[in-house]
Amino acid sequence: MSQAKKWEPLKRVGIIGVPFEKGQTKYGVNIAPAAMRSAGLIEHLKTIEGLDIKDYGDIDTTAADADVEVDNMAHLSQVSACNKNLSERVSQVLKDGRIAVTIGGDHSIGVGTVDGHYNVNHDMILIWVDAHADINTNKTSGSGSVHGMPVALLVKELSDYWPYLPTMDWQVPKFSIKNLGYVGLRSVDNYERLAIEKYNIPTFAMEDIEEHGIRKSIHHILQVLDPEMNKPIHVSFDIDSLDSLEAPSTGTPVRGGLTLREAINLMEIIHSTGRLRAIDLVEINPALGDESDRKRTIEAGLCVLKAALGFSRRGTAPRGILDLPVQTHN
Ligand SMILES: NC(=[NH2+])NCCC[C@H](N)C(=O)O
Ligand SMILES: [Mn+2]
Ligand SMILES: [Mn+2]
Repeated sequence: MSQAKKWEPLKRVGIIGVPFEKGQTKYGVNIAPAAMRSAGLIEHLKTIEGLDIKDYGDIDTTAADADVEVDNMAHLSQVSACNKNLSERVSQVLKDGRIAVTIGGDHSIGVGTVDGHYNVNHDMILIWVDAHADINTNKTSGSGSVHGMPVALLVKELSDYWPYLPTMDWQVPKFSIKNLGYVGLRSVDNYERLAIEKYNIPTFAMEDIEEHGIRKSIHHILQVLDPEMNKPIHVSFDIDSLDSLEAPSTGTPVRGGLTLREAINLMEIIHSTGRLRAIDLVEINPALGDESDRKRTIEAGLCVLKAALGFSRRGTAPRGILDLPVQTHN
């Protein structure tokens, strides 16, 4: 029998906006926090019974330093400055006893959220929900965009594969790749696959989800990463994990992804563990596509967040009422 203590979902959350786009090349991902707020982010979360929401506002994403030159790595000093501020803010939210809910921005901001979470909870596990593995280094990346590199920056096992990175001294990779799992992959670069196989990262790519279903897939990852079921969970959710029909307004869309129902179910399962401590929602780009694309993508993001924070599709009626025996006629 497991000694796991019974966890109750935290009812307190802290919202952080990160209007940052320098980890990739397309305009617009920086306006997502404002777009989510004006689409009623806070009001939507307030429909979750008993949820105490505090908005910590937006991170200052402007860098003081001039950009530094690192081969095949664009805008490093801006990425670094934004993530340093973000890391501190995430730590503060967690120390305030709240779940850190970070709205990006592109996925390079995963460096700050995970760093800030790790500094408070050294035993955290990380679920990276994405079409992409985001585990390139500047030597393996085909794009030079840092949003394809955050996982490689974070994990200590890959630190030897990086050159010295000016302005990044604040971020010492301490998180172990053994505490990472992937869901939703379907666009993995050659060296990324090599890393996944070398470190045997529990990975449920789309074909694995076809085989096992989303429920068994996430349960399996949670079981492998934390058999005692005692560790704080960080979910870094890239909206492009969803099929591009569900979430078209994103910079690197890939067809054949998760349905919104699968993503909601994934989040409901993670919520039910009571151990969710941080969630990132990244790569929504309201400037891409038409009005209906934009609306659909933002709505999908809201649904995912609500599921993670305890919204029930069943409604709020006490379970007992739903369990009443069905009337029979004879
Ligand atoms: N966070 C993302 N959407 N990342 C896309 C990464 C795409 C590609 N693998 C690259 O390294 O550039
Ligand atoms: Mn992605
Ligand atoms: Mn990503």
